[in-house]
Amino acid sequence: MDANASFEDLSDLLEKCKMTHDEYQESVKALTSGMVVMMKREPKDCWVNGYNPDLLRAWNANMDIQFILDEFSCIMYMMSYVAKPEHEMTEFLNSGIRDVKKSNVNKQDEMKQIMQAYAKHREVSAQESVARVEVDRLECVAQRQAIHPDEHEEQDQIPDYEVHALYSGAIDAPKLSPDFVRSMYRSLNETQASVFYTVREWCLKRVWGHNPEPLFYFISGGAGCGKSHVIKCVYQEATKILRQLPRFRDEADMSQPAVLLTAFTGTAAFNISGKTLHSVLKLPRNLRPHYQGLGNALDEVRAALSNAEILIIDEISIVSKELFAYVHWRFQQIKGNRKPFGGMSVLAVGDFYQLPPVGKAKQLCICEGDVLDLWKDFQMVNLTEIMRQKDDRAFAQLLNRIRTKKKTDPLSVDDAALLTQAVAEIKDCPPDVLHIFAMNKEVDAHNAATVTALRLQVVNIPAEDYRKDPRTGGMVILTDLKGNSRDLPDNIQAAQGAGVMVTRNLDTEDGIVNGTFGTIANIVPIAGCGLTTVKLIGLQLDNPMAGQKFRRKIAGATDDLVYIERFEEQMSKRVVRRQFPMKLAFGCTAHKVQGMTMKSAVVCLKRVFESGMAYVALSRTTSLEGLRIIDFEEKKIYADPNVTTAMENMSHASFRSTRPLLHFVKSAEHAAPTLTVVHHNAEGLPPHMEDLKSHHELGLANVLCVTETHLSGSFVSPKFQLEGYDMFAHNRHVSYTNRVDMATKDGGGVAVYCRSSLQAEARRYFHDVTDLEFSVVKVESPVRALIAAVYRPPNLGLDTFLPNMQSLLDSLETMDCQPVVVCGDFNEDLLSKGKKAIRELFHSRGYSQLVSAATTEKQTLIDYIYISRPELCLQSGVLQTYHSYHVPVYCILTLSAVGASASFVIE
Ligand SMILES: Nc1ncnc2c1ncn2[C@@H]1O[C@H](COP(=O)(O)OP(=O)(O)OP(=O)(O)O)[C@@H](O)[C@H]1O
Repeated sequence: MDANASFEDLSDLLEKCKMTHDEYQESVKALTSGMVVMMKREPKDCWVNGYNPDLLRAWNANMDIQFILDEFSCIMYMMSYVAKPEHEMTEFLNSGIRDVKKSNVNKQDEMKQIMQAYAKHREVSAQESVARVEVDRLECVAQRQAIHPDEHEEQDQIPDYEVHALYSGAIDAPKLSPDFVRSMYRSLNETQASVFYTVREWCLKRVWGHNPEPLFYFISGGAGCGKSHVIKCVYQEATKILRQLPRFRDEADMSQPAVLLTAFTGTAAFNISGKTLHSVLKLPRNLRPHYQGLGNALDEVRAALSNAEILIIDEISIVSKELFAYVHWRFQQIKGNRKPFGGMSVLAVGDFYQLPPVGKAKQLCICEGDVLDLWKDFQMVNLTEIMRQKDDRAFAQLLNRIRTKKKTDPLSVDDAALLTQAVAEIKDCPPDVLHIFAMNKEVDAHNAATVTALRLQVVNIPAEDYRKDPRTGGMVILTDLKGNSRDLPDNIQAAQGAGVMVTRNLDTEDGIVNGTFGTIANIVPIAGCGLTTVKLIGLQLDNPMAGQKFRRKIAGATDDLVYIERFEEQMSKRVVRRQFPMKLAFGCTAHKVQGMTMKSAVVCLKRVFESGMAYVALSRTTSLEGLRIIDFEEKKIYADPNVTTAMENMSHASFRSTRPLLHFVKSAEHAAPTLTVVHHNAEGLPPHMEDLKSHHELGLANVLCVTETHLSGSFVSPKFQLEGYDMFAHNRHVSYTNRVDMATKDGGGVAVYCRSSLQAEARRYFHDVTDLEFSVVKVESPVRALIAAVYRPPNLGLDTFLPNMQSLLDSLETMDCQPVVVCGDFNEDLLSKGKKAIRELFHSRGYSQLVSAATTEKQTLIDYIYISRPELCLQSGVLQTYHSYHVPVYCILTLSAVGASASFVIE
């Protein structure tokens, strides 16, 4: 074709540009390297400075240019300029547009220019293209072989790397409603709450400038013990508190995270609304023995993470030692600090009895002499209460036993009998229930068999491979390229109604990750070409919360499917593959279900080949009823004995200081009778009654004094009663006789909850005591004490308060009951300087104050316990809560004087 030919009109031009199939085959690959397409109607489908894959496919089908123009009637320009590098091409295009605008030439002229350029290109490139493409293909095949010499056949592509996500400094906290967060906090069991409060207290200390040592906790426990649940809570609360650090206030950039919530795999990261470790820390895909620094990216990552204080890593059992060391070095580099993990606190969360890292790497917990052992600084917290199977206790307990079962140990008769109830034949298992296997081969066979059995209409979708031409910067189509198991597949199968799994992390935050399950509900072919080439696959995801950003209305207004496009991935330095990141998933491997909770599953134990695998697979369903086991063999259920030894040698965290009452009750060090008195300014019972009820330590109080009840009227609704307690409430409006201004204000009020099992009575009438918010209870047994709860509002002057308080003490002291304990919120900060009139009053009458730590988030000490006989106090201090500005204060009284009093007297 003559590039300088003059064309009479467009149809003549098109006629001359028509190609035969053979002609096309020779030239199209070269053409693709430089075609620039702009479309009027669907600019998003157009790859300026690249190539348009839809158009190429149409060409592939031996369509002529006339057809393409008809099909894409929106085309304004189609230019090819193959022999030019990219920047020249851009310039060519821009100048073309400028010229067109300037000269106001009509569309036919534009098309003429385009076709002339194309004709010129064809002449130049036609002779070269065939030979070059074949050389490219062979080169790529060779490169692929060199990159992955030995693939581990049986394991899935773990780890998952979110290498495609653009790095954004903002690693925002998931936005959960306050009510939802509160309900999560309330649900925490005792050990979960101990972790929660310990981290919370640490954060407060950081905010108060106490510089506490970093925390290193390993939060362990069997499958479904709520490890992920607790870290979600920790993340929310710690983020909230640490954002009060002065540097957050000063820099006012709330998008910078104080807490990094991460996991190794995309699925685990989405499960906790976190990010993958690799994406947060920009870790390299292949960890080489020597640490590779961040290079040019250091400033960017440092800026994003400079305010991070706590790192949380979920599913730690699949983190290798090498990766853990990399994380440590990365933080040292980012923080410019030689301390472990650059001075960060680390919460490593997971269960080493579940699946280990891929390949031959040893578990992190297992000590090896020559490897950097960062693990030794960690203290273990063991969650033991199974939450996933909480409604099927027998199954939960069985799972706990098989978690640590040795290979040589037989199952107990009862356990074997229980598991046998779930044993089934594969033919009896419903095909729509997820089948879990050990090996990919089994998964593939099961998928194929199910497709056949369900008579699904399968569409084969081949991958599209391209190579970047180093000379022109353009793209060249490659054919017959065989990927290996790490690549997107050479070919995938899709069918309406087929169960599938996403195989790449497309958007971790949105839950479209490697391991997201769904069912194909729509297969969208390439628009209008009549070809079988697929443009989009619409999925109904198992998790309805996932994929919000991927939803489109392709099949009409009611369409709510998640549409997945082809994913582009680098196969080697210059070769790119485009394929749907998806595979059939009527079945999957055990690796893929770690961390998941499901109602039903079919587990095949036939080819289980490593420790923990059977346990992971068997522990997914919420009940035994939902589980079917095929090829049951009890010797396939076994734990790694090295893990057992490592666990036994690990030091355990103590929550003695954060959870003193729980510790006291559990340690049972004190055999004699005791009386536990707690005071708590609840900042209102109506909003916080549920928080009080779910608090494990408040529930240990024999006498619970609450100030600021915010109750009104004379009648107390049953919803403010606590089970097992008698309530003696004294609301604000009945407390003031001479101060109408105070009596009519909202808020205030006092209540004492007294365990019904105590021998105790309320004392209601005190003649000379007016204008004071208080309530008194006299306990006779098991430990005698007279207990008064008092609230002094901040706006009640000392001139009113002191004489009335004095009158109350006079009355209490005449009642012949020792010790007298007066607790409450007095709004006089004992940690600040200056005269303390209330303390002087109590001291003048021989009372001691037992609380030494700050009792509010602003680090003031305004909640006290005064006691007339401090030697009868065994222990005292503060407790932790999340729902009030005030922490509760407590004391444990005993019958006879404690030798060296544990009480603390603030002078
Ligand atoms: N305190 C709790 N109250 C109510 N539900 C809970 C609680 N803790 C966990 N759960 C629920 O129990 C199930 C299992 O919890 P989670 O996923 O946190 O366990 P896990 O220990 O991380 O499990 P795995 O080891 O399998 O990853 C989830 O559905 C979770 O919401």
